[in-house]
Amino acid sequence: MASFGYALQGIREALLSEPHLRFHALATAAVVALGFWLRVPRHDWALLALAVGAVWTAELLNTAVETIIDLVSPDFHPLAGRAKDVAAGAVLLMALAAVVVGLLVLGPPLWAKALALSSQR
Ligand SMILES: Nc1ncnc2c1ncn2[C@@H]1O[C@H](COP(=O)(O)OP(=O)(O)OP(=O)(O)O)[C@@H](O)[C@H]1O
Repeated sequence: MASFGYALQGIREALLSEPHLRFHALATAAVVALGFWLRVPRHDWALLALAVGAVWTAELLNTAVETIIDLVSPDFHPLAGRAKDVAAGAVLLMALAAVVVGLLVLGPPLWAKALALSSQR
């Protein structure tokens, strides 16, 4: 039970220190709101949950990698830079994949909703 508290504390500290994570929080809220508004089916919720969770996981691991590197290599070192760049690359790849999932899942119903709203006018 204590380890659950430490995990929440880690997420809280990462949220306070990383502007990227605050952006992910906003994006997550937007995806959830859109999902409810568009009434996406259950299996689409599963895809969205996996995509959102994977981005958060990649960003938190990236934050952990950066923190460890700042601890063990506060001075400039090419290997430290490479490790940070590789970890950032993992976040970038996962974020791009999540955008693709979001477009595939939310795009068609959003388009249908926009057409329906415009035909009502
Ligand atoms: N100790 C270091 N040695 C060599 N290069 C480093 C070192 N620290 C950072 N860098 C280089 O600077 C870049 C930015 O590092 P920084 O620690 O600011 O991370 P960041 O990408 O700005 O993280 P975030 O914006 O998520 O806080 C790294 O990707 C790396 O290329």
